[in-house]
Amino acid sequence: MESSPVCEPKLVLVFSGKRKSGKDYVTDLIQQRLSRDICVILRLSGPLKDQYAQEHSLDLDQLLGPGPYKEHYRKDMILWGETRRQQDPGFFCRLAIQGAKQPVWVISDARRMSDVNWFRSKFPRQTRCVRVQSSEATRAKRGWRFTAGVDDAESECGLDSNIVYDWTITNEPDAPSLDLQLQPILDVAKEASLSLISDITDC
Ligand SMILES: Nc1ncnc2c1ncn2[C@@H]1O[C@H](COP(=O)(O)OP(=O)(O)OP(=O)(O)O)[C@@H](O)[C@H]1O
Ligand SMILES: C[C@@](O)(CCOP(=O)(O)O)CC(=O)O
Repeated sequence: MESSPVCEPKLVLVFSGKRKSGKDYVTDLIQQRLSRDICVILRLSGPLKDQYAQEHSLDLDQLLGPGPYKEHYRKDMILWGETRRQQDPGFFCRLAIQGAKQPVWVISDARRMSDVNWFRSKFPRQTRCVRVQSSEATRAKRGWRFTAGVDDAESECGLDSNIVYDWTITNEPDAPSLDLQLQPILDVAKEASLSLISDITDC
């Protein structure tokens, strides 16, 4: 399958981070600061969960939410998704970007080098990588418990090393405020979304 997006983005922010590091929280904040007209959040796990829920008659809303429901199915969802990715590493990336029209794309949940490589190869000039980092103690307060087969597997560790991040956000109560840490990213996003001179295809 090879489908191209309707519009080329001006900036693609690819976020990764461990479970309960706050990827959704941080990327939601970015969207709030930029507005929904400028920034869209795209989840690679969105089409995965959608298809998995249908095949297993599960509650999609709960799989998409932050609660314990999805944790019950996580290990099996990972294996299910990996089978698809082995056949086609860009499978969920392509589905996730379908119909995205905003100039700034925030990919909230990259987990594997193949995800990063896919965006880097499709959008080499626009792609930037961002890591969200939290201590295990903070993640535990948000509901994280170590799970063998999940926290020691590629889904959680695939982007721990061998990647240079453009920005790292420390999502801890005693860290500088998220607004302060996100300012350089927001500045780049605002500049990219406003840029009139562009050598890429506009909508
Ligand atoms: N800075 C913060 N202040 C307050 N609550 C936070 C903060 N960061 C994260 N949380 C809360 O912690 C929980 C986990 O955060 P979130 O869902 O964003 O993590 P995640 O990295 O997307 O996790 P997962 O990979 O499991 O989806 C959520 O309930 C979220 O509201
Ligand atoms: C199955 C999986 O997509 C679940 C992701 O869920 P979440 O981003 O933690 O809400 C993880 C994976 O693809 O390895």
